[in-house]
Amino acid sequence: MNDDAFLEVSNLSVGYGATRVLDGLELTIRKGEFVALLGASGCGKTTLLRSIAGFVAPSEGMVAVAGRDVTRLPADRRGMALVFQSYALWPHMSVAKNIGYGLKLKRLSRAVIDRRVAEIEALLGLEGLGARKPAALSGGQRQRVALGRALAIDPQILLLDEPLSNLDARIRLKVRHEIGALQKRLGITAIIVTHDREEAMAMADRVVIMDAGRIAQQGTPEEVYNRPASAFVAAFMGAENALTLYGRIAGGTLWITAGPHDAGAALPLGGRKLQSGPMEARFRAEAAELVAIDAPAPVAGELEFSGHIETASYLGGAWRHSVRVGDESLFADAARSFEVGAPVRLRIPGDKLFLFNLPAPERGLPLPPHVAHEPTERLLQAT
Ligand SMILES: Nc1ncnc2c1ncn2[C@@H]1O[C@H](COP(=O)(O)OP(=O)(O)OP(=O)(O)O)[C@@H](O)[C@H]1O
Repeated sequence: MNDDAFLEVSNLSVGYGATRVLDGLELTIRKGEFVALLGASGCGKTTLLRSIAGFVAPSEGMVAVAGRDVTRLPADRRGMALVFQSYALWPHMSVAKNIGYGLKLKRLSRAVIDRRVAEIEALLGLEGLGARKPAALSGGQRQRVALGRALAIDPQILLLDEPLSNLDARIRLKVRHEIGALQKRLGITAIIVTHDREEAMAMADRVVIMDAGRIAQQGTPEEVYNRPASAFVAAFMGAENALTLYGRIAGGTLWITAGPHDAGAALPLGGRKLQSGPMEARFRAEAAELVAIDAPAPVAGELEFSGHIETASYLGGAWRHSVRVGDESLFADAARSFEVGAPVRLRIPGDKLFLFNLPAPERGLPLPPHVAHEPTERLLQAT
């Protein structure tokens, strides 16, 4: 066992019938850590959470807690509690009975249950609501009762399956903060499943980004946001603008070859691990700058494209523009709005550009439009 590991998932494979959903997955979580499983719908987040909880049996691999193999243990003997997206409260039971439900199953005495329920109600700000039925609670209160029921049994690991998705946007922000603060206060190890990037980043110490049953990248919110390891992660973390560029590496500089709508650029290579050749470039709308077509030339280290405004919409704080650059539509934010149809330049500082090598093109296959002016032989030699 890894010294730091509290929850250890090794070589975990899970399938439903012939469909393999998780494929040799490895994940280690420290005691007291809050981890978010983030990914698109269907990538296997819930399956992983339910395998850890003991509700789904893996075809291969192991789940261990504090060095003990729990893979074959039933869910109620793993020291874990799962909060469901739907809350799954008993509608006919009061708040107090719902919170005490797990304790009753453990056959604890009435006095012990009452004391623990009162503690949990105080912890979650549910005092005075103990006699109410779930139907007489707000969404946020129901969510807290579900959380209370999970915490009442004093689990070692708290598992949260999209716990905020039934709440409206404003309450969501509040409850997100409450759960984060509570997790830190209790020092409990927790895993949350979400497809909301901001939620994952705001709540978790570590974000695990999943793609088709595998971990695409994991790291602190700052790492996965600012240093995405692949074009997939960059796109998932909001760098939705994509371009194909040709770059040549020489002496610590990345020379971007001029294209039909840009003059190329010389960018510091920084820590990027790139080879000369065609690249996928990704950037966020808020990383770009829009300037009038007659604005002075960009400073060194910026890449600039010319295009025209397709649409402009106010998002609050900034205007988001769709800019037509050749065959591509790119999004860029600006403090003011540009008129639809106006010719503009779209600038991206080199350090805001995420770049990933594309496979070298096969001889004879057409190159993407932005790099079509590079002879194929040169591309092949360079890579
Ligand atoms: N009980 C099941 N039987 C068959 N296939 C299933 C079952 N549960 C999930 N799947 C399939 O397994 C894949 C992963 O599902 P899972 O619920 O783990 O994804 P997810 O990332 O949590 O998605 P979402 O964000 O939509 O909840 C999906 O293709 C889904 O259709």
